[in-house]
Amino acid sequence: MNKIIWTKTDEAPYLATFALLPVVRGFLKKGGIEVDLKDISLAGRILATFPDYLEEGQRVPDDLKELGELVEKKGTKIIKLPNISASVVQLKAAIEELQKKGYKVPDYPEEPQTEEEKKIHERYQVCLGSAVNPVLRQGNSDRRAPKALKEYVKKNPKAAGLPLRDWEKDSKAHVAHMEKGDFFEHEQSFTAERDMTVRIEFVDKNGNVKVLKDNLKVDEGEILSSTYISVKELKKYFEKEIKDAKDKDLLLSLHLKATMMKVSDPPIFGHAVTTFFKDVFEKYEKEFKEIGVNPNNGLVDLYKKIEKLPAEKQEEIKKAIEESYKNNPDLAMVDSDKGITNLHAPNLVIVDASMPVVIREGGKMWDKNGELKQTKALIPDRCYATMYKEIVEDCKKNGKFDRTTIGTVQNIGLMAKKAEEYGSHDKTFVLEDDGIVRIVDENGKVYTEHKVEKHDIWRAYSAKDIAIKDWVGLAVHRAKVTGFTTIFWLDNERAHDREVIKKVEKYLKDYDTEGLDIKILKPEEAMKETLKRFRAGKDTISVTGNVLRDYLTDLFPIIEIGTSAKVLSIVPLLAGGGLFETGAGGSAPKHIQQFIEQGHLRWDSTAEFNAVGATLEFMEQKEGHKKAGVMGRAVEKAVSTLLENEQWPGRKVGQLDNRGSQAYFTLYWAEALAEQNEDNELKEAFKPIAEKLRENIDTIIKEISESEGKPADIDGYYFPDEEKVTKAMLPSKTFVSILEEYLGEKVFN
Ligand SMILES: NC(=O)C1=CN([C@@H]2O[C@H](COP(=O)(O)OP(=O)(O)OC[C@H]3O[C@@H](n4cnc5c(N)ncnc54)[C@H](OP(=O)(O)O)[C@@H]3O)[C@@H](O)[C@H]2O)C=CC1
Ligand SMILES: O=C(O)CCC(=O)C(=O)O
Ligand SMILES: [Mg+2]
Repeated sequence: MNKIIWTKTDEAPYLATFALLPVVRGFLKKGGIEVDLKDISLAGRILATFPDYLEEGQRVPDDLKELGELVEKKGTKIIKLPNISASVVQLKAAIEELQKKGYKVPDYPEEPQTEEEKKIHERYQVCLGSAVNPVLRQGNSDRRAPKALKEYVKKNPKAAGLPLRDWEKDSKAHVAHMEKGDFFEHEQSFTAERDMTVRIEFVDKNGNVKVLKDNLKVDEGEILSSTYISVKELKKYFEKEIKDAKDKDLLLSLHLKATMMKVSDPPIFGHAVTTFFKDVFEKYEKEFKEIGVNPNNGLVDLYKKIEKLPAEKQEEIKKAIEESYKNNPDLAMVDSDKGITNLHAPNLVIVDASMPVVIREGGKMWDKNGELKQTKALIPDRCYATMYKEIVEDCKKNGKFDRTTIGTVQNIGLMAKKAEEYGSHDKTFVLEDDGIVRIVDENGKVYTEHKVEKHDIWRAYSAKDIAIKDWVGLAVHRAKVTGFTTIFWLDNERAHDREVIKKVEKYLKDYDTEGLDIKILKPEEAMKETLKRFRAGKDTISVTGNVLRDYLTDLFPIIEIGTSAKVLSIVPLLAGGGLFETGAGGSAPKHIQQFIEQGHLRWDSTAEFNAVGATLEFMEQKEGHKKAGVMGRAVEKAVSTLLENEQWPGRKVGQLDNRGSQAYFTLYWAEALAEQNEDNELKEAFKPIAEKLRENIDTIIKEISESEGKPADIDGYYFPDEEKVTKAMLPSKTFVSILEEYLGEKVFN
């Protein structure tokens, strides 16, 4: 019970852990709480998946599997830092790094031919895309900007970092979605009337039946839905919009979620690549086939693969690509200095994080010259594009948001039991031929049926009754606690949502909702209503499905407080435990790159601090752990002090970085514990620590800043040398000696 699990992840939050974990461990030990570390990093996942390829000393336990079992148990508390949801490109890079370091894990066979390759391919699926979150997220989600921070930013909008830019008069920026043939149009849905087992079948033109998925268990009351996107229509849409962007001189951008939607979105991305570079792909069809160019992996992969061709041919293809750029609209850039475009890799532009930036920048993205330019944002599917369209149109009409007056938008998201599209990977198929896809039960009864064409992308997804019931309860709870207007974003034009609405209406009756303002609106209407309130300084709770949870919890925090990294992200697990996610953002790859080059880590760990606070509060409330409560309140106080003193990390060398900010946090946490009067034992224990830290804080900060401005040697990216990371993240000898002496943490062996 008195144990918290901390997760080892990737990139910037992984680095930050090396400075923070010894502090958290050392502090909590004094309150009788243990902290255990579990590895869910991409490299760790790969090693755990292939023990048979490794030498004995290289093998690691499958921590994710263990965590997957623990989340089903009552007392489990996990602090989950963001981890990489790997694209194929990232997976291959991680494999290569491990191999170079002597770990003989197999290559990833992109197009497996032999039986052995097929097996390896299959095994690697647990490392690809969003492989961790769906396992751990066995509860619904409660995400919001912390109150103290929101209040602070209202008074000091500079604290939000990058400002919101003005929208030009008559801005042509807009969201373009498909008008037909998308997932939205084809959705079918039903609620199971009994526990049953269904299968997904494909019937070809000659009536031959192939089972795509067998033995799919469906619970009574579960909503099962299916749909497909017509690739013919998708390509027509890309063609039309690419031309329109060229005609209107708009910057073309594509916003997908190829990481989380690892089966459906890479091919959608691939179709954008082949449509944009149509001439190139048509002209070199034969060569590309031979060398295995896969457009789903973007231009990076294309450039790499053509290295197999003779130099002359390579040049010819590169020229053809250049020619294609000229004939097409400008592409949104990810890094204009390095010439990396939106179409270089499928994981570079991720819709939840990229669209808020479009809003922040006044409807613009960066072009090849590093200038901001109005963009046509392509978001193909209408299930989720329309609400972005609404906010863009609202900004064009009413101008940018004012951080000093806007309200807050919190979110309660349906996430438990792999809810909705985010749980669809194992039920998503790219069709190999024309035919019919249908869901059939044990008795041959057909529940959904779609006529599809070759290459169309079909998927099924579900929402369990128990998850929806819990989600409605959580929404009502938050509505009561806050008194905010609470809006369920559900679309009565979607078959799936119509089934969800029935349940919401049913379960709302279980509660006394007298005096609460709860309504159900479809996404664009919900956005309209929310924005009206938002601009008027009123607060709102958005209650959404899993995808909108993801999108809105980046969107509103980025507008309100400048980042989703500081969001409080709590997942009360259905089994009674708690998963405390740190922020709603990702793992900031740019930050680790800057750290390696300049020794400055601009990652802000406030979300990690807040997650520690929330976990301790949970332990007090749910488990009666008094000391945890005291320590949690001290965390809250420390975070407020950090904020008041503006001691968050700056972007550049010479400014305070993650390590400095963490050192201040440690000091304030110790001081808050030394000053409180709820628990004398803790007070006495922390007095000398607080004094020692206070005495030495200037030296500590100085020692940290002296380590900056030069490359940090951590020997790796996905699988760095941990001794080196420890040294790099704890460069202050003074700080380390306090950790060792006063907190009993052995930092270096
Ligand atoms: N829960 C999870 O595990 C999640 C994981 N991911 C994964 O993260 C990776 C990167 O995703 P991406 O979409 O680029 O999003 P990120 O959130 O990692 O980065 C977007 C930008 O937000 C800013 N930012 C994010 N977090 C912080 C922080 N703590 N402190 C300061 N600034 C911050 C940075 O801006 P700047 O560079 O301007 O400083 C950063 O470049 C992907 O591999 C993705 O799969 C993504 C979302 C959630
Ligand atoms: O799991 C992922 O790939 C990303 C999750 C995410 O973006 C979120 O939960 O906000
Ligand atoms: Mg997200």
